[in-house]
Amino acid sequence: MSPKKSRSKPIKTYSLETELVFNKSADQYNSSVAPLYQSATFKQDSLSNMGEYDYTRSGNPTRTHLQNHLARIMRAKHTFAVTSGMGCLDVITRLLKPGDEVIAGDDLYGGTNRLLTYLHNKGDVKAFHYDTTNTELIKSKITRATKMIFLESPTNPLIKVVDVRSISEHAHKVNPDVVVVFDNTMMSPIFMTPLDLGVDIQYESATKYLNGHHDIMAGVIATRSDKFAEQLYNVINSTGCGLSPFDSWLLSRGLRTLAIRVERQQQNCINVAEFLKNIGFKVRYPGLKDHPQHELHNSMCRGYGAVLSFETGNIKLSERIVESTEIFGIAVSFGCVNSLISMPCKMSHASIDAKTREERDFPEDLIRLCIGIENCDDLIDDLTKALLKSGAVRINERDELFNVVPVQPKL
Ligand SMILES: Cc1ncc(COP(=O)(O)O)c(C=O)c1O
Ligand SMILES: N[C@@H](CCSC[C@H](N)C(=O)O)C(=O)O
Repeated sequence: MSPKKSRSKPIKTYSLETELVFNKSADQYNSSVAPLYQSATFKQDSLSNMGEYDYTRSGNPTRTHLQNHLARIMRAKHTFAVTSGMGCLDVITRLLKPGDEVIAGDDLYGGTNRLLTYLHNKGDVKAFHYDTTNTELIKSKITRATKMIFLESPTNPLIKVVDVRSISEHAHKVNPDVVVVFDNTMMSPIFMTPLDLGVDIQYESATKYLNGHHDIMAGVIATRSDKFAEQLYNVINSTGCGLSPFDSWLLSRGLRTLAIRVERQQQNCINVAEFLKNIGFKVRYPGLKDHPQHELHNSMCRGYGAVLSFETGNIKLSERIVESTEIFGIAVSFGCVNSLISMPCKMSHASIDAKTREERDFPEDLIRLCIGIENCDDLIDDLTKALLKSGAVRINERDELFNVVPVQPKL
């Protein structure tokens, strides 16, 4: 007996921490962990009595089990697990018709920007990018011709916060058919429930926090709309981008520790943010009270996540810092249990050309830190050594660290 394909009546919900680990499975042997159905096909009883599953591209019990679990965690009616975060965006943009107008943030993740630019340049859609922190500007640009709006908050890596509630409400007033799409990769369901803020379709790169161990690529799409769910499922089944059984099983495993991981990552990140701020760096992190949208962020989220960025004022200096850490690995991505350091302009956001980056006030010397669950003193020690070795900070006569060139980046 496989996990049920869909639930006909609502089940009792618990707090998120409990939902993550308490997951009833309908396995015939009462296995504690839902089984892995590593099978491409499913035999039918007869031609007149077809089973729930026929072919894994169309559906698989392990994927269904994961999706049912995710729906409860994301407070969604329908969720779909696909092969990557970018796979989610590909599926969602296929709901658009030729020539449709879309509005997007000017600080969306580099890969998101790349796909929207590709569709725009091919003439499939007309994509307009604006600073989504300017709520009034965004509102003034939404018209009845706007078919989709792409938002991300806090943005990766400039940590700009978007007023999701206000933009969604206004957009639906101007055009009841507009689809507001939100990328929740940075917050995860632990810190944000975008569907409660008026968003129509939410997606996340599950490669990041949801899985948390950097051993799979995955993406999750969530919605409360039956109409969108039907369309999304049709695209996923038609294109074959549903998550494989084994990756679904691994994602289910990672998901159980989501709360405990991100809470520890966040606490470490707060400590690191304060450490960098105290030695004179201007740090971009929504948990710092001097973040210009700290209050707006608090009004939408239950936490701050574990990604911060800061500038040094000098590209070469930033390069030396990045190359001097030991515990912080030089790698793209975030949300993993181990800490990473990167320069977005050379790595995760290199697909945005230099001219566009400059137009969008994207500092070339920006360093991004993605904090893991290690001992925080070790992390701060590693950073201290890297900052000293690179010449970014010195020690004064009172034995305190100080930033040699304090910078005041534009936020
Ligand atoms: C905010 C954000 N959204 C989406 C993606 C895409 O996810 P994936 O790498 O799983 O395709 C990424 C990173 O890759 C990201 O940082
Ligand atoms: N070479 C990749 C870069 C992936 S960036 C991954 C992640 N979203 C991050 O922000 O670090 C590409 O071209 O997509």
